[in-house]
Amino acid sequence: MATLLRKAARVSLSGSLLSAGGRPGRLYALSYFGSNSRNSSTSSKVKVDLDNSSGIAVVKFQGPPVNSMGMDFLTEMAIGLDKLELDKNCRGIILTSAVPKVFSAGLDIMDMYGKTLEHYELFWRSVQDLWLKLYSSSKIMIAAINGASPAGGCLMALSCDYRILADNPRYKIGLNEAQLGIVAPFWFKDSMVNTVGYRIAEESIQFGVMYSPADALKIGLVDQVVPEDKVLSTAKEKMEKWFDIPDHARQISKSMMRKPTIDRMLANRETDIKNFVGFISKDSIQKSLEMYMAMLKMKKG
Ligand SMILES: CCCCCCCCCCCCC/C=C/C(=O)SCCNC(=O)CCNC(=O)[C@H](O)C(C)(C)COP(=O)(O)OP(=O)(O)OC[C@H]1O[C@@H](n2cnc3c(N)ncnc32)[C@H](O)[C@@H]1OP(=O)(O)O
Repeated sequence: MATLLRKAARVSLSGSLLSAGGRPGRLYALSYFGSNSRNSSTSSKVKVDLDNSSGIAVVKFQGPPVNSMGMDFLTEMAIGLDKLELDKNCRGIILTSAVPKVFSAGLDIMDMYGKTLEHYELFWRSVQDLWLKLYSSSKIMIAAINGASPAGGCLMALSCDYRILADNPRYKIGLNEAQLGIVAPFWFKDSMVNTVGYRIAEESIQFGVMYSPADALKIGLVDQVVPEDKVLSTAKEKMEKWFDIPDHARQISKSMMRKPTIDRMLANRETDIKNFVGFISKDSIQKSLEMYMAMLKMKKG
């Protein structure tokens, strides 16, 4: 019976929760990998490795020095996720990093500094787009966080269904935007609230707190802290447990939980872009970003 259910589940719902939630899903004309037992695709910033026999895809960020989310990263991630979303052999996705000590440094500050208004608009739409794909994915998403994970890096982890963080006190995680003099947008905030609850999110976002693994576990920002060399294997073991649940039941449940947050973003998407462009192009905000970048460089020297 369990096997039958699993088989039925494999061929059931396809497409992201955006379509499961009653909105027309987008169709992408993408060629697909083939029918080998392992399918890999590597672009410059992201490597996707789907093991057809296990149904697990590992998406590795490989944009040194810090996996910052610039236009290339955003585009490559979006294409990789679209392909996986359409692939019935893929049941779960693990996000992790190939860059030592950093999961992702978040949005590329250079895409928010000294650029045109058109660039800011395109950039922000791409950031929204990636979040929508991650947050609304019908697949099981697990973050295997093997390094520092500030701001947009934390957002990618928050968009997953389960988070495993390496036990290294240097690997801090959190929405630190306020410390840069910028503001976590409402959908970053919603993702945090949905994970840790209102009171903790309220304090966390205002102070821009970066949490150590022990503290992140305590507040529920991550679900497990494991030795660094066990992060990926633990994510794979955990995925097998999620696979015990029939896909259709899990997907509908996920959609039910996430739809209000996704709908809020879709309803406010254009206003959010306007707010971002207006905010980021202010002289005072540009100055804050300039000082922050200088501070990062000074820290090195
Ligand atoms: C009506 C309502 C109005 C409201 C409107 C709201 C609108 C919205 C406002 C804007 C919202 C923006 C949301 C932003 C989200 C973000 O993600 S911002 C990015 C935040 N990220 C960070 O703060 C991380 C900064 N980096 C670090 O802390 C460290 O680099 C690290 C990740 C911990 C790694 O440390 P280490 O290994 O020591 O590397 P470094 O030496 O520090 O860095 C190496 C080089 O990389 C550069 N770099 C680092 N981070 C970034 C980055 N995010 N973008 C671009 N570049 C980055 C760093 O400067 C070094 O460069 P070089 O010196 O040239 O080598």
